[in-house]
Amino acid sequence: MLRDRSAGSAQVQPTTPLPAHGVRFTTPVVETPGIVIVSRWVYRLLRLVVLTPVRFPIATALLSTGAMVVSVWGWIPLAAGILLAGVGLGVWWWYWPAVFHRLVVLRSLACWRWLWVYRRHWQPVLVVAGLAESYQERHYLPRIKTVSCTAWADRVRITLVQGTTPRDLEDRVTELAHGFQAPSCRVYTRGPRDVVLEFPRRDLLANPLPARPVPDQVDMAALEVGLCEDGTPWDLRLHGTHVLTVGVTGSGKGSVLWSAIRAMTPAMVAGTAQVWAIDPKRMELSYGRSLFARYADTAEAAVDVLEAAVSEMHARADRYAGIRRTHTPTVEDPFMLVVLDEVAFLTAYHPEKDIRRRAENAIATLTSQGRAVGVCVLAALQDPRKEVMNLRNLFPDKVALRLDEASQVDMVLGDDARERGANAHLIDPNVPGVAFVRMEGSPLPVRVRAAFVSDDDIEAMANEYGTRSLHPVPDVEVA
Ligand SMILES: Nc1ncnc2c1ncn2[C@@H]1O[C@H](COP(=O)(O)OP(=O)(O)OP(=O)(O)O)[C@@H](O)[C@H]1O
Repeated sequence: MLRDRSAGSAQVQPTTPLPAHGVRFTTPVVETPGIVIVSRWVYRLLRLVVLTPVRFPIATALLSTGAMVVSVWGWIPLAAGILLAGVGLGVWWWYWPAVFHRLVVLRSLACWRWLWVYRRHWQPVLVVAGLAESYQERHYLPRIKTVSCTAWADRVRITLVQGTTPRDLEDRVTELAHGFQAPSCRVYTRGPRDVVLEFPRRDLLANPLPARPVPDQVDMAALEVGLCEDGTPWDLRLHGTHVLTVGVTGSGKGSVLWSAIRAMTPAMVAGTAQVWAIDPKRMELSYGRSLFARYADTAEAAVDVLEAAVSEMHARADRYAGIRRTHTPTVEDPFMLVVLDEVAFLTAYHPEKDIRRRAENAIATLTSQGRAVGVCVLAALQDPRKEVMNLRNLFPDKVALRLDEASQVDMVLGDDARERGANAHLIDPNVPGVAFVRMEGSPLPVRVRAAFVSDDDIEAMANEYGTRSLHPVPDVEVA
């Protein structure tokens, strides 16, 4: 055996085929002839010369006229022409500033932003963000069609690469926003492969917003409570829905509650709306106590108020049954807003099981049946986990202020909210009142900031509109 020359070697049958190496076909490397490279450069140059006047007709006309004036008459007429044009623009700006801003300032800015920001950084940002598509060893990027500017944002209209969707961009809005140094990025779909990326140039929500003026007319489906990141008012719907406001301590939940109450004060004075307030902390709502039709600051009283709201809701449902299907606020049947600060105190933290059970039952009944009869629950909560608040899915609308953890974002705003840019866990603690919401009809979360209703504002409201004196009602009617 030891003399066997093959001892110790692998016992391989002579007929066993060797482990097969798959046959790999690779693209042969062919050296590009110099003439092809030169022709390509010449073609690009010609294309630039032909297309520049078409793409930038005004700039081309001005430059060629200037060059012609210099070559025929010299520099002095050119300087005189520039001075004259400057005076003309100044007069235009003085007399028609809005038109001048739109046609001259914003268009010039758009040209500059196209050249300096988007064209220059487009390829690196999109490649690093993972938005470059590869096919047969070539990279394909969405193509910029136009860049335009509004007073607050850049709108970059692009053509998508075939086979990609706007959703691919929506999943990368954070990377795009940081890549182009914008506070955020929103994606709008105009048509097949036709998409607009909107980058705010500055953060309109960086400074605190003073309390919104009390409106003359109240629309319960669109109460102005703050500002959206695009500069439009943030209108909060209360009639026909329920709203859950979630945020860590100090995130500004009070400003959402108070802005909503402030926006509906004329209706409260007219008697077509009532606020029933539950304030376990006795700090948030107690200041404006005289504005509320009902007020409770202890657990027992809070549960009584909630059960009274349930009774009122059932009474209305009995009266409406078979007669009408929707609620219109009237003095007889006012819109009822049940404001619940720190709802977890009643549903999770209270030591008495009976209180927790009764509170949960009442809130579940109100949120599941109250919409059609004009009852809305506006609740505030610090911790959105199921153990603390297992009723959160009964609130159709949610506001995510600053949150503790990334995982809480999807708990509040629904699956994929964080992927679509709702980084509520990254909101700066120095900007209380900033939140993410999902607006009706759009899956994209929008960044908003609630107006800050100060103690002085609340005191002034209470003095001017205190409804308890106008429409006195007993503190609590137990069901
Ligand atoms: N919309 C806002 N704009 C500017 N500052 C705000 C805004 N909202 C709140 N603040 C500031 O942040 C502080 C904390 O706000 P607030 O009490 O509303 O937070 P909260 O989320 O209700 O906290 P807690 O749960 O502890 O009551 C306020 O005293 C105020 O100074």
